[in-house]
Amino acid sequence: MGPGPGGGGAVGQGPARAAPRRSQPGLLMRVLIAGRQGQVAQALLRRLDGHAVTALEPPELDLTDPASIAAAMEAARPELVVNAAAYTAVDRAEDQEALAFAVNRDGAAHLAAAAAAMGAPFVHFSTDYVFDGRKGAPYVETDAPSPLGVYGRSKAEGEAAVLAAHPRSVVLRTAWVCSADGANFVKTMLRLAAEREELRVVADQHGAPSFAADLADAVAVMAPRLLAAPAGDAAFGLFHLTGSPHTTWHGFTAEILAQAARRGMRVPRLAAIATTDYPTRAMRPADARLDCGRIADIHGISPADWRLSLAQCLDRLVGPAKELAE
Ligand SMILES: NC(=O)C1=CN([C@@H]2O[C@H](COP(=O)(O)OP(=O)(O)OC[C@H]3O[C@@H](n4cnc5c(N)ncnc54)[C@H](OP(=O)(O)O)[C@@H]3O)[C@@H](O)[C@H]2O)C=CC1
Ligand SMILES: Cc1cn([C@H]2C[C@H](O)[C@@H](COP(=O)(O)OP(=O)(O)O[C@H]3O[C@@H](C)C(=O)[C@@H](O)[C@H]3O)O2)c(=O)[nH]c1=O
Ligand SMILES: [Mg+2]
Repeated sequence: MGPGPGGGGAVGQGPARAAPRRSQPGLLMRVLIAGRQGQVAQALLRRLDGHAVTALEPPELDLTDPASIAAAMEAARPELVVNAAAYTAVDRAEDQEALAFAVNRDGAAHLAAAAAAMGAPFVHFSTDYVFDGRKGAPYVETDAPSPLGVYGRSKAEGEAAVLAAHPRSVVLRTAWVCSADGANFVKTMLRLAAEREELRVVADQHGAPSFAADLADAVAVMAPRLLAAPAGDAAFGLFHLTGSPHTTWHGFTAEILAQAARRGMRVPRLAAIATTDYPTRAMRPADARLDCGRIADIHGISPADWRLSLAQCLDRLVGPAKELAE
């Protein structure tokens, strides 16, 4: 776990102390979240309940509209800014390159610069899709991005732009984000499971699911230190964080179906297929497993077991498991 109230106490007279009307770390923070209905935004709203949180979406805060960013920052005067907004439609991005870059690169950079101007640390999210998946081992933060598609390229350039715009930024690179809110793979599989006799899912793309609630926990744990730490502190920079253990989309689906069945859902057969049997507009990395050692070393945050987080997600989406309910 990260340091408690007053953590990072060695900071002393660092620039963070100069910010106006700072609330006491660990007690109450003024937080501005870009994005409101998305998975991570919703999880953050839940996790930061009790703090002074403003979560905004277009038109109040549109990442493609710098004037809306300036107005939202001025109204909220946040001590911490979190960017939970993004263009996340992987296939559609291939045909909407300008919009994907306007949101994921330029919008993220504008928000980071606005946070820097206000003296507020900045948390941003990125993706395993910045990698081509050809390394053959889990990626570490020092591995160079080499995205296969427009979404991954826009996110890779967004990471770099954010870190260049604001030295007190954290970029959390995660993967396969799911939750009971918003659109995601779990919800797609539950919908298809109710409609079909058989699901066919790729078994040759490796990675790890990450539940939005676990990402929100990580932000909440890091926040007190980020508020206190000066530029150059190891608390800032690029960090990998996914769930554990590694699996494939097929393995993930098998667990979704097994847990859904335990909740009384009738589930279809599941077939393992190859990527070549499931053509998509954008290419996905075959093996974008992320090594999460750095965030454990520096922030004391370990990958959550996604199977437990999935169970909590399905409690909300399907209902309680029968063994427990009866
Ligand atoms: N989803 C995933 O599998 C993964 C996500 N990530 C990253 O995590 C972060 C959060 O993702 P997640 O919560 O899943 O994303 P969602 O797609 O659930 O939510 C993104 C939100 O951003 C909003 N948005 C889109 N364009 C703009 C804009 N111009 N200005 C303001 N808001 C906008 C969307 O609104 P609307 O729906 O109206 O467009 C939506 O509410 C993103 O940075 C994403 O790249 C990383 C790895 C995996
Ligand atoms: C629906 C479906 C998908 N698939 C495959 C397609 C793809 O290779 C894989 C994942 O499916 P999706 O297209 O839903 O997931 P995708 O949109 O690629 O998810 C990605 O979203 C972006 C935002 C990220 O940042 C990534 O980390 C990742 O989570 O599963 C099947 O094999 N069978 C199916 O029935
Ligand atoms: Mg998708």
